[in-house]
Amino acid sequence: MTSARRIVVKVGSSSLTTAQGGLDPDRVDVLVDVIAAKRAEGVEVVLVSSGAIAAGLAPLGLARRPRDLATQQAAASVGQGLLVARYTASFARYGLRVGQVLLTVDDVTRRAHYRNAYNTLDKLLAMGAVPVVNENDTVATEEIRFGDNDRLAALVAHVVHADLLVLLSDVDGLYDGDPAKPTSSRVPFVTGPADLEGIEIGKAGKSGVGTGGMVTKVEAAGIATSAGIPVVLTATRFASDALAGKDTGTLFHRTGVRTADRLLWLAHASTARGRLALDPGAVRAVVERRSSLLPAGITGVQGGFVAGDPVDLVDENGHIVARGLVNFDAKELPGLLGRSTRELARELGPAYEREVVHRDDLVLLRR
Ligand SMILES: Nc1ncnc2c1ncn2[C@@H]1O[C@H](COP(=O)(O)OP(=O)(O)O)[C@@H](O)[C@H]1O
Ligand SMILES: N[C@@H](CCC(=O)OP(=O)(O)O)C(=O)O
Repeated sequence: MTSARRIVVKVGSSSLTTAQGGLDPDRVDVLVDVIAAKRAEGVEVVLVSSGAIAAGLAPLGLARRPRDLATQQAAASVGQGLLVARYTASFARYGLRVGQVLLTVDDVTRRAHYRNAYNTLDKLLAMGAVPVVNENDTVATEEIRFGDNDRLAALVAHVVHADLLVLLSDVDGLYDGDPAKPTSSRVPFVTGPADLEGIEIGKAGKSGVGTGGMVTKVEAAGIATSAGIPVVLTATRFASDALAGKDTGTLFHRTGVRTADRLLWLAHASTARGRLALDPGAVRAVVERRSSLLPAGITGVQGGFVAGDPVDLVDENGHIVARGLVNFDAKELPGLLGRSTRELARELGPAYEREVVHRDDLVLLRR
């Protein structure tokens, strides 16, 4: 914890707002104090901050978080400006600049965007600024939203090669039951999925401004730790103690090593735009031999995807075995199925010799 040189800190809406709703400038300042102290030690910090929707409620005369997407987006649009203005003023107390970075799912699912996000964040850090990341709520539609910043933060931690992810919330860690009950106690560390067995992982609490609750935090911890990044989950008021290595919150130990950049997002962040049904030979080729998927082994196509989109590969029972980036539009594929690439190249031209999904663009899914 104390040796981390580049960290991603994610803060939830519930830690930034007042009981009446609306941004709480004092709570923002307390968080900024902690981050500025880290920066003074030479640690690079990327802040993933929720709170745009919550911050936009009161200015738009809304009493509570709206259910429909358009009103949420309107609130986020008003609130994001206020949120970043608040961070800008607060970091300025320490002479630090803030850089707003709004990301959509595509920014960590498309290869060129992923690199672009890395370059921007890395440059901001190199120039001494504090990147403040949020989901680009105003342009994201239902099907291309992350919806929760916990998973976004885990992916950002991977994008920037962070060596620690800190998830700050209104609760001081993962509890083995409802944290509001006196019988529940804090889980100090999680070394792997087995430690989560029997734990009641619930939705967001009564504050009403958070979204994912503990479910998305544990998911985010799974994404980061499987990619070699340890995670601390604690209350915002204990952020300073946690970063000083004190026993507060829940520490999720790393369970894996860093994977190839592009594959992590493919497994965790992408929404499949369609399905390709594979015959048993193609399943074996893809799963056991890690081969590319060729038209000959595909028996069916579903969805309206275009070349470059993520698609699920399913076996003859409809179970998803892998996810990959497809090289053809959905409407091109039916005419190619079951045929060899050589035959297709002879008949239709060399462009049709390509794999339907290249092995480098495939990730196996265990479900
Ligand atoms: N097992 C659990 N341990 C801790 N908190 C839990 C658990 N199950 C559900 N929760 C709830 O999750 C809430 C945190 O999620 P959320 O409100 O989405 O936070 P944030 O806005 O900080 O992202 C806690 O306030 C708590 O009520
Ligand atoms: N992007 C949304 C936040 C979504 C979200 O994950 O919220 P939270 O559960 O409070 O971290 C916003 O800024 O309001």
